Amino acid sequence: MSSLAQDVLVGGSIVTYLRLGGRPTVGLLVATLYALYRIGIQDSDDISEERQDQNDKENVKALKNLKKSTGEEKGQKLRYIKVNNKLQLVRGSGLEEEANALKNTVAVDFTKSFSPASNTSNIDSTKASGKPRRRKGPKIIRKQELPKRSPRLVKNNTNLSESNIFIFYSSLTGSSERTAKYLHNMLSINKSVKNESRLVNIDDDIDDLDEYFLNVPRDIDNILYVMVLPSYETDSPIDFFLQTLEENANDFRIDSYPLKEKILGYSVIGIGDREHYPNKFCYQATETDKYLFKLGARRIFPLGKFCIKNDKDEKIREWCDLYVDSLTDNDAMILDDNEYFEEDDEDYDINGSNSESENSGEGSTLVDIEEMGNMMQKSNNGSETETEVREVKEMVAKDSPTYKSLTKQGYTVVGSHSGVKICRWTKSALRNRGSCYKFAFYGIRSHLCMETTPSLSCSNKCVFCWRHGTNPVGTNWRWQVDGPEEILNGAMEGHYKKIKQMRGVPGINSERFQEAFRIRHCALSLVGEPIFYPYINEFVGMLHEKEISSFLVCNAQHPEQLRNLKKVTQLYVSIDAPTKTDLKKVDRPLFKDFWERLNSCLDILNTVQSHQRTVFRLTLVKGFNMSEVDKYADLITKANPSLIEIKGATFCGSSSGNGNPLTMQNIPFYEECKNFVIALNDELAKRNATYGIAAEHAHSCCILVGHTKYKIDGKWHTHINYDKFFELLRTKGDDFDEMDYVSETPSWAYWGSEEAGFNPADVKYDRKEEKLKKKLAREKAQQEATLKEIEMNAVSI
Ligand SMILES: Cc1cc2nc3c(=O)[nH]c(=O)nc-3n(C[C@H](O)[C@H](O)[C@H](O)COP(=O)(O)O)c2cc1C
Ligand code: SF4
Repeated sequence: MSSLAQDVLVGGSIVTYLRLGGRPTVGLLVATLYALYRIGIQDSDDISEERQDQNDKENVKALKNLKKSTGEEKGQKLRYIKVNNKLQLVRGSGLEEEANALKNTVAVDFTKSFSPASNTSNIDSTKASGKPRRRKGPKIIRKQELPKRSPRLVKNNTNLSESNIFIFYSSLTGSSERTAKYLHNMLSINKSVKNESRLVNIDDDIDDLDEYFLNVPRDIDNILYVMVLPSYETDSPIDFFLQTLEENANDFRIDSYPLKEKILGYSVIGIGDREHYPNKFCYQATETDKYLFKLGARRIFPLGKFCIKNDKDEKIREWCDLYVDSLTDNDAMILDDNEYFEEDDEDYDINGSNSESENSGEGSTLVDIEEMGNMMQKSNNGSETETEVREVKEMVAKDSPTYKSLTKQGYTVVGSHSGVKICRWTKSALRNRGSCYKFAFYGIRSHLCMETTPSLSCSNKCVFCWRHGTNPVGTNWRWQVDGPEEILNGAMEGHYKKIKQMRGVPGINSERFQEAFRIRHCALSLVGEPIFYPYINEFVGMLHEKEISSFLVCNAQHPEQLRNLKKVTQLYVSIDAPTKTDLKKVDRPLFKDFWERLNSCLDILNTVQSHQRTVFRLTLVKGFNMSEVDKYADLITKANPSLIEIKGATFCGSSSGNGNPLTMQNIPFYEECKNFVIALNDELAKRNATYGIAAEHAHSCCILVGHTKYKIDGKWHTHINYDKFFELLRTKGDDFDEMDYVSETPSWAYWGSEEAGFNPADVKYDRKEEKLKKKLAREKAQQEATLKEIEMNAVSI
């Protein structure tokens, strides 16, 4: 704008303002500016370099304003670059952004938007058969919607077994084709699968990929996709396929999630070669999985990646079998949303709406009423009539608030007094993100571990208990008793159901997912007091019959039951405080003679149960039980346990409602736990008790002290040889010793090791960092969407 025009505009504005007021002035200004702008466009060919520079300055000003209005001052860089002698708004500063800007220029210019993108030139867009693919038609442009995905647990409304399955494959040397055909065959012979699946060769049978991966075949309902894809680091037809998915996923003109609700779900099988391409193993299948998710489709089964060299066909078959199996199972499942899973990892509710139908306990067998204590009075004629049986209450009745509270917290209540819940480490291990400290200390693989209890009731109300005071309490068994078989079957069913629900969660390792359907360990520790259950020995016996190891935790309040306990793989006793006064404060026991009971239990460990592999568990709570280390040492020498686990308490929230008095101030730092352990070790040494600090799992704030008999030839042997344990049970009954089934501790678990107990084979996952990354990505996406909308609006003006 010339200085004369500026003067006229300023003068005119002042006069208008004085005579007519603010609004007409603004109107005049806008109209004048617009007129000048139009003139500028018409004359643009004649604009001199000087005037162009002047325009650029104006644009830079506008850019600054835009930055402010979009709140991007501190975020990405916004700038203009020249494209065809016109300024374009771009983000970023590098060449890549510049290239993208050029692409974006095409994108907003609809007349050119259907020319092939420049970077596709090296991609072969002909089909493998040599026929050209149909060129892409105009894409449907809708108003950009910002992602509003609320993660939730969904119950399939449609029976997946009635779906229409498309098995897409691409294959150069035949292995993926064979796999696709195998799956096709498996689906055909399964009577529960109603419709014949369709085999589609992506390279030969599809003219326009958008017909399937942007739109979907019309007149076909309930579609499921299975992709069977090899990976080639060299050029291959899969490049074009991936290119299409990528473009569709990133093309802002396309509806945000074009496949959402158009198909029921998808799954991907990758075939590759891990040996020769370790860093690119099945990378194209992984990309496909990612893009289908970005396109809004729901992953209904974990990505399977199979090595053509090392994985036997058996693994592929297992995947296919489980897949087919999952089609006939309509359990609620978790929608694949990372945010949800990671934020609420600790205590999210995977039980959700279907908990009502789970483990209804119908058909519960009342196996014995003798154990039910004084509540059960036999009738005069000595027979057990139905009326009497009904008089005995259920510990957790289905219509009780306790039941609702427990199921809401993610427990499956089994029968009337047992529970199962998938622990966060099991979920973590299924995603390759590390196992719990028991993997480092004893070799328990978390994805093979079931956490359960046959008694939800407990005789303590410990301050650090994460059940939030929701479970029943009592000093004697006064409820109905469910049979051990029923409990075990119910618990396993509940556990597997929850594993299945994980199938849509991103990052699930398919191999581990498959393995998880064979429980190998049982942690009897969930809530309540397992040893309280009258048939605990029978229950443990059944676990062992199935070659499931048993880790039983008890609270040292039931000496009789402890005395009568038969062989378990590892027997824990929780020692929550070293003195009577502190124990009362920490455990809030119901028994009046709680201290005597604890001491009896210690004696039993050192006598009757000395053949067991015994563990003291200390949970450290600052301000409650971290002083008087010497007193702990006294208790340890009394019981002579094999191992001592010392763990910092975890904060599980406090609320006045549940009477939990802990705050974050009570949670010790790892350094404080370490100092405690060093002091304890010194105290033990003073008493000539032969212990040493064996292992640590810094991530869980947990340290293991071991009896030096576990240090064989200078090496710790705190791991368990599980096969040997079961073999001994078979051959010797209960007649063997704790040292008969030890195994060497890996060096990465050693106290003071660099890995500090983190298995190097797992992927370290920094939840906070990941969350931050995701937040930034989300903000970036939102900013981009806003900017695109601004740009589009500007073009349409
Ligand atoms: C040239 C070439 C490149 C390959 N690149 C990869 C690769 O990057 N990642 C991978 O996991 N496998 C790679 N493979 C292995 C193939 O994916 C594997 O052989 C697969 O079974 C081929 O599937 P198909 O028989 O269905 O074509 C490559 C194989 C060849 C011959
Ligand atoms: S041992 Fe406990 S924490 Fe570890 S996986 Fe099993 S249930 Fe989870």
